[in-house]
Amino acid sequence: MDYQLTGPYVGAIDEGTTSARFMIFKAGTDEVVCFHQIEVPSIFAKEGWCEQDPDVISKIVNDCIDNACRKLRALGGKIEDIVAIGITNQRESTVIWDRNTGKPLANAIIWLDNRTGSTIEELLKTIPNNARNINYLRPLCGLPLSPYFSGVKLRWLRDNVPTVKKAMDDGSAMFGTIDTWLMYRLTGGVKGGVHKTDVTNASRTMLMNIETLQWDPNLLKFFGLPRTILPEICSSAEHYGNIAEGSLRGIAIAADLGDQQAALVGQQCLSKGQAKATYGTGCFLLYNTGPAIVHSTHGLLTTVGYQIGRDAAPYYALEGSVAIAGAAFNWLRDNIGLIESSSDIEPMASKVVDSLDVYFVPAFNGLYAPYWNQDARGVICGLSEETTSEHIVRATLEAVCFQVRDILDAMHKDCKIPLGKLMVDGGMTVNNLFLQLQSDLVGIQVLRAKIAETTALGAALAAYKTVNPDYNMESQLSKSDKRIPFKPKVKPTERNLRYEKWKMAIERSLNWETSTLAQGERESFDGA
Ligand SMILES: Nc1ncnc2c1ncn2[C@@H]1O[C@H](COP(=O)(O)OP(=O)(O)O)[C@@H](O)[C@H]1O
Ligand SMILES: O=P(O)(O)OC[C@H](O)CO
Repeated sequence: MDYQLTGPYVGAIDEGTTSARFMIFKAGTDEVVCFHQIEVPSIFAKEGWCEQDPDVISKIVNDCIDNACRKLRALGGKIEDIVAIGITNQRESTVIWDRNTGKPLANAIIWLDNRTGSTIEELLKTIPNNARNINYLRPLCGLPLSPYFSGVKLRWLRDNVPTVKKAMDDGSAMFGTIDTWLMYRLTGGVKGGVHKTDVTNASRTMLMNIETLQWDPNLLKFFGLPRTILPEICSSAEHYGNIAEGSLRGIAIAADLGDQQAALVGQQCLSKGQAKATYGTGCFLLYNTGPAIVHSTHGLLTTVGYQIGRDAAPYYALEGSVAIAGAAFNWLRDNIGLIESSSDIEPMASKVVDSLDVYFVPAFNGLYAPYWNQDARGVICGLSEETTSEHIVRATLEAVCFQVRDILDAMHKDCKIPLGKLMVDGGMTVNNLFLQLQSDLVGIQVLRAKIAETTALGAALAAYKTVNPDYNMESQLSKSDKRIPFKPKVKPTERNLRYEKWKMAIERSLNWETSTLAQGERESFDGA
């Protein structure tokens, strides 16, 4: 009998840093019916800057939707059988636009962007008793003061872009993370588009109180930002509005989660004590702490994991964030020319049995968890005459593995219980050698998700739960869940020796920006 394609379906927009995609799932399952994916260009105007054009992001998302819908029709499916869509997105990236025109006032400042060092310096000076403590706001928002988060980016825009300052002052500016921007555009933009976000995205701005889940006047005062720019904070699964035009016209937007939190849901880490790592542009390890807020004393972030429905309890997570994971390979491809495409990575790294003692710390824009050192910069240590490009590619894979070990060690210290296994997903996890190295270098089992697109899946499951409240997100998937395990093969002594060397490489990368020659010394060195 021929396979008969029948609905209902649920769609998910996954707007990542490197690429955007629209995926159509069989409702309530992890069965992908079809999808379309397009790379998103980043703009690197100055050293440390990373921007994207919000109009280009919107257009790419619309193109992904149109193409995926065309594929659904070609398969014999009907668009009207899509019961809802969810949105999941790169977090923290900051968009500011004009409420009168609906047009962006500046390019989106992407989460990786490191331009706000001097903004942080100025903000640190305002902390009482000259304490200069990056953890000053942690009790309120769960986050350290870092260029990573939206509040700091917004303050930079206010200080440096006169049109933004004017619009903030006269009440015409609207702020959003990428979910909010997309939702505004999809629901009509200047013609009635909604201005909303969810608790997971809001928890990355440094402006939301982690306990009340509302914008906090003290945080707004600290950053010198007006309340009028902010969207309404909603739960992660509810009806936010309907799509105004295009292929999905009339369909409800029924879920909104930051991409790492969506992956937590998609990986079915829905109970306290479960954890997952997603390896895309960056790498993000989230540990579900249940309804309890756990404040880290070892450099992790306290963040909202998800809130599935207005009346549901929020679940929290401890997060270890690594800024540069897969992005290091984009750099090897685009800047250094060591690889031509990501399909070269595994074959090249497999040509050598080890990295020949080469260690690469890809701290291009500082180091995130657990170091929070914005002045760190990248280093490659241990080069010798025998080093080949294959060793460097392998060392790049190991760099991601060691950064995850840094985070697992911090999590162990915060939560006391060591993780027995790690659920993994994301673009890098197609690489088998990488997952074996990850297991070897952390000494625990690594389990690859059945489908790589767990981020989109999480958003789709949450959207289906909104339109079908009786749906049990947990039980439906477990039956078909076959994870492929990678088990550690190296001895603990070797693992620990190599980790010590990694720590030596980290030492060399920390504070690089501030430890260079002072201005006067530089001038005399240059002969000025
Ligand atoms: N085989 C591979 N080995 C290692 N890294 C890979 C491989 N394939 C893709 N990547 C990396 O994965 C990243 C893309 O993953 P993805 O999950 O799509 O990212 P994002 O969600 O951030 O857009 C890229 O940075 C790319 O370099
Ligand atoms: O684009 P990704 O998948 O690396 O995710 C980016 C994160 O959301 C940034 O916090």
